[in-house]
Amino acid sequence: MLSVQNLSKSFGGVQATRDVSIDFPDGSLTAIIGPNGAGKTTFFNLISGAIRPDAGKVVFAGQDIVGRSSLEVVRLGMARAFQVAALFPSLTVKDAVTAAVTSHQRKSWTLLQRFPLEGTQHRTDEILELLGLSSKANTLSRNLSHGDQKLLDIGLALAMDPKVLLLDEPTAGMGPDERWRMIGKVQHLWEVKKMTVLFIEHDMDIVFKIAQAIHVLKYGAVLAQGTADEIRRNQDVIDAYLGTDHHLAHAAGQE
Ligand SMILES: Nc1ncnc2c1ncn2[C@@H]1O[C@H](COP(=O)(O)OP(=O)(O)OP(=O)(O)O)[C@@H](O)[C@H]1O
Repeated sequence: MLSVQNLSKSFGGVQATRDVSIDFPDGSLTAIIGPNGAGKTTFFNLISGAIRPDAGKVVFAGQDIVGRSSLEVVRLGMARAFQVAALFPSLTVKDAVTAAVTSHQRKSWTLLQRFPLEGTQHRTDEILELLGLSSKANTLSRNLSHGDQKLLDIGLALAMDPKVLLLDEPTAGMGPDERWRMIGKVQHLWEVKKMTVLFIEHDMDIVFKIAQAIHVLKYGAVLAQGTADEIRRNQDVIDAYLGTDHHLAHAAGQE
């Protein structure tokens, strides 16, 4: 279980995270939502070791990981999908994932490119299959669609063999069809890999449709937490979203 306890972080006068405590049970699929500037990305930065909290604990794999480097956190089993596929434009999808698998296994990428190990290939193929990228294995990263680049970003995180996966707005910048395709893939890999997935998402239709638990942040603090049904009827949440463009009222009428 990943457990965040009394986490706080300020940047100068801005308190981005205020005394946040949340438990993420093993194998859960959880959405972190909240208006712009609510502190969602800061929350991910804190739990993944990218920045250090002013106070509080992040208990993962039975230990408080505050103060551990991002790399150590990854080694413990928490990975985050970054927008990195674009950094390897001339690698094919398969080579990019192979490189990530290899680096996680601390083997030499250059050597393996010539003499790939069976285990590495198998793992790479499994990741591509899981994300529906097998048919694009030999496509150069730079020629992928925006959605497929984001899938490759997730693939590079999966190469770290995580128990917990953090996705910061996996559907950002996508049209409606592509969004549902992406979120279908996220749900599929969560079901197949049985890992703990935390995702930040602005699209309430998506959140209400797939998240088992939803935590709403506002001004850095937890405003509400619960199931889709509980959150869509929560007056504090409705108030927090009034006047924003997130169409909570519209999404609340769905399903
Ligand atoms: N490195 C930083 N230095 C100063 N202020 C920061 C820093 N990072 C975040 N903040 C501030 O902390 C607050 C929370 O920001 P954060 O990016 O975590 O919110 P968010 O919920 O992810 O927003 P969005 O939905 O717009 O992505 C904001 O007021 C932001 O300006």
